[in-house]
Amino acid sequence: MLLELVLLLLTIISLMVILLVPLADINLRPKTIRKMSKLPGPRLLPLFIGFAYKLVTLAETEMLQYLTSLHQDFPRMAAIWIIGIPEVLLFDPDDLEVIMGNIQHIQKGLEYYFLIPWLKEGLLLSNGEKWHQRRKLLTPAFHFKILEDSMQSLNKHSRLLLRNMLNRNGEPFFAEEMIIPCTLDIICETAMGHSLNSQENSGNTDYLKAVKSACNLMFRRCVKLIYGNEWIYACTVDGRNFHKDLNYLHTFSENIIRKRKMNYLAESQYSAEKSIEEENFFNNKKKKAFLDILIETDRKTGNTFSDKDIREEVDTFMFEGHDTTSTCIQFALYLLGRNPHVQEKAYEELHEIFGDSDRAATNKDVHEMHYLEMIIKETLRLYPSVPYISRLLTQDLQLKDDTVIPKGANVCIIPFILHRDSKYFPNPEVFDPERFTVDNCKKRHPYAYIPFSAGPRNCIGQKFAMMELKVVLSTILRFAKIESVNEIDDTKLIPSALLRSKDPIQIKLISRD
Ligand code: HEM
Repeated sequence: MLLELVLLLLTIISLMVILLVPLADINLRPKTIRKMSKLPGPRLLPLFIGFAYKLVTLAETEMLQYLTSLHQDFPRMAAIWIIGIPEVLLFDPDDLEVIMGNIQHIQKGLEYYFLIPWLKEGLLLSNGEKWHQRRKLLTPAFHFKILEDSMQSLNKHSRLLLRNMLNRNGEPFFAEEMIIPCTLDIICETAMGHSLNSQENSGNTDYLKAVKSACNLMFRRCVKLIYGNEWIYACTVDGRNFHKDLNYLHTFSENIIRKRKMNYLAESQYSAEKSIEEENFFNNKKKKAFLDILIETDRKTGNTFSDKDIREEVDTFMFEGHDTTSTCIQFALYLLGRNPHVQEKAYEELHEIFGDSDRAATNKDVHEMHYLEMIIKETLRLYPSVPYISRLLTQDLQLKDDTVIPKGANVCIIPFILHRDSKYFPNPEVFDPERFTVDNCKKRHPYAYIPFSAGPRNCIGQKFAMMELKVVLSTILRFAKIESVNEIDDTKLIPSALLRSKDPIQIKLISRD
């Protein structure tokens, strides 16, 4: 009976292998197997199956606990096989420094596969020379002078969010329902120069719906192994809906790009006499969206970007730039609601900056929000919006000692686990913004805290994200008290492309008037 069960299991798993894993990703070369066998790791089913049975049998909420237990058993690294793919989980900041700090190891891992249909080869997913070129061209778009231009938009949308939250008159609400429209409005205005107005309900709610639906379908796809196969996925209701959403989203971006390009050309013709060639981005009074900067860069560099290239980048910023910040705002509000003494200290800092005035936040104010910044950093420590990062090795990785991780291995870095390592963060489960005083940060390993990743492939939008988080959170804290309604159980967190809580966060807002 037992033998039959084992055979049945093996047959099911073999079928899965055939259906799920593109042959190109399987790496069973003797050299790889030999090098992998020297690395520490759990004893799992034979290597062709390896960790796959865990992926199938564990509930999505059990994944982080299982990975945490691997870290406890193998504090430095755990080498595993997933249906023929070598995978190495790295936990030690010294090792992370070697891989993340090295420009040779920037190839994205296999987990990013599901994002390709949406983001194509935008900055997040591109590799090699294409990534180098794009990163260089896009970096000026995140210059602080350009970011300062976004303050007006950040203030406007934060105020609308506050108004909507206060309109609930102290009744509980799901934080996500209010915050996603806000962060989406912000990124749409700053990335595309287009006002969605989804917070006011007068705008394009179809776009909001399509983004939400595409994100949810993608997250579901990450945790349903069988959906990994393109053919199978295309035949499912999820696959068809995903395709429909992407069509809508791509067409939406294309239309905006076309209009912005026409406007840009018309304007540049008009100001040609004013020697536009000498015009400097930063001296120009007109506010520029990231999209305008791409169009301008394209013109100045002799058509480096096709419309398709521009769309990839705009879609990438739209995706990376709204759900990451929304996740962080939700968890920050939750933690503030549960820690009234921290909330009060943040309020006092803001009162010192603004006094009793209800004026909008300026760039200077944002720089003075030191304690709020510590709260945001501590939130991203406990609940990093991006819970794991991975790299596919295109060459052997030699660590500081003699350890070698073989070419072809998928290396997985898990900020969620790293940030809860008691060696670097004593009492890791406790929310304590003081961990992020300047002195405390100096004492810590630079790769022990990496919510925005680290090294050359870090988050290009992190300064913008911090600005946005500060403006949104300070606007709420200045005018309202936050109460958390439910308790988030850390054992119910889901590590999909972004960190999710199975039980959505519910809060209440009480006006300070
Ligand atoms: C709390 C907010 C945010 C967090 C925690 C965050 C985190 C990250 C992380 C961990 C990565 C590296 C991913 C990887 O290597 O797989 C990344 C990359 C990236 N992020 Fe962010 N991000 C945030 C906000 C933003 C915003 C607001 C934007 C755009 C406006 C943005 C744009 C990007 C882009 C384009 C990349 C790819 C960079 C590259 O590969 O060169 N992010 N982000």
